[in-house]
Amino acid sequence: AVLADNGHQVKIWTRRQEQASEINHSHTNEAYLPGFSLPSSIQASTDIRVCAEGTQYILLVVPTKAIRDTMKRLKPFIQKHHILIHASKGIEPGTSKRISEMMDEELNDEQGRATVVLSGPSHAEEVCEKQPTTITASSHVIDAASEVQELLMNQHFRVYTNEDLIGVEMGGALKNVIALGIGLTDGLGYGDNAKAALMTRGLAEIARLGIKLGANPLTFTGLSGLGDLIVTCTSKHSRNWRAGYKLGTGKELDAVLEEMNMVVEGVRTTKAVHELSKQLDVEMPITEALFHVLFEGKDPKEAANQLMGRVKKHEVENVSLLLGHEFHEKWQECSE
Ligand SMILES: NC(=O)C1=CN([C@@H]2O[C@H](COP(=O)(O)OP(=O)(O)OC[C@H]3O[C@@H](n4cnc5c(N)ncnc54)[C@H](OP(=O)(O)O)[C@@H]3O)[C@@H](O)[C@H]2O)C=CC1
Ligand SMILES: O=C(CO)COP(=O)(O)O
Repeated sequence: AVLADNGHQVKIWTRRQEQASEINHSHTNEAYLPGFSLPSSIQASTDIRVCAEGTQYILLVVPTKAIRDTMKRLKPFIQKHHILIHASKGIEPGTSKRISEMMDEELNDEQGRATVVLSGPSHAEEVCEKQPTTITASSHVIDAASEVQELLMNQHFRVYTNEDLIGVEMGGALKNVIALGIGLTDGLGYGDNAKAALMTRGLAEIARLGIKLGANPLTFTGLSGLGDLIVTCTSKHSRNWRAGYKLGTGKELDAVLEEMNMVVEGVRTTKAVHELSKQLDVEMPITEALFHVLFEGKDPKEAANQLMGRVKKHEVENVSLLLGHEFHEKWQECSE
């Protein structure tokens, strides 16, 4: 919708004919954005070739679990000049790959000029209402990120660039885990203090893992880090928060996912991040607690009690890590 509002010709691929017809004739997408109108210039098709051919940019917005399959369908039509963009938020269980890594793996050397990630606090409902929204466009190829920034920017939609692809993708994926946890504690009846604690300590563990993978610590204070964490943990639009809330009121995971009818990325991401944190030996107590609740049937109240009862810690150690390795080493010398 943002691209079409900016005057670009937008072709959207869907795997279902009824959805393509609805977008082309009613200019709506009732199953996913009930009550909203889409720009009438958007053309939908179930033929991925028709959508990809003649384009400059290809934007993937499918759930993480559909990224590889969608890339395989697209592959025959991706050319050297294409900039590939994605706005999905997740990590692949089993491989611990970020979305851009999965996309790159599905391409050969002759395909695609650059990969750009869009991430930040941007619930689709509010973007469609033209509420002020700010996001980050990130790529190792900063000119490509700037090009995408130029495509999307308008009076309601402001885009910043950032070359830290790892930090941007990790922040976007991991905030869903924390939002799921906060929904759960809200469902259990915990208060605002608990919510603030989980958001703050959640950001600390997101940053700890991201830094270990090579992210710029400052990215986690930006739109794709703190910004998206705030919106996902506090907005009525968040599916991750809503799913967590339902779990907190005693529903089973399978029943909750069935009811949601939309993707809840935080569930798969919890599994993927739990695996990754073990491989890299990064302490992520909130993710670990949520993993036990989601996949091992642990009682959430017991998990919360265990989180609160862990050994004593110094808060600032993580901040020093956030400020970089050199600072952290100096901090450790001083504290000794
Ligand atoms: N919604 C939001 O506000 C935001 C979402 N995101 C991210 O965008 C990604 C997608 O989320 P969202 O659109 O909300 O998810 P939804 O669950 O609302 O919609 C998923 C869409 O992807 C399609 N889809 C699912 N699986 C496949 C597949 N295997 N092949 C082709 N199409 C498929 C669905 O089509 P069908 O009906 O045929 O199943 C549907 O159109 C997620 O990673 C999410 O975190 C990022 C920012 C904001
Ligand atoms: O990423 C999002 C907003 O920026 C969407 O979050 P949910 O998937 O929890 O709705």
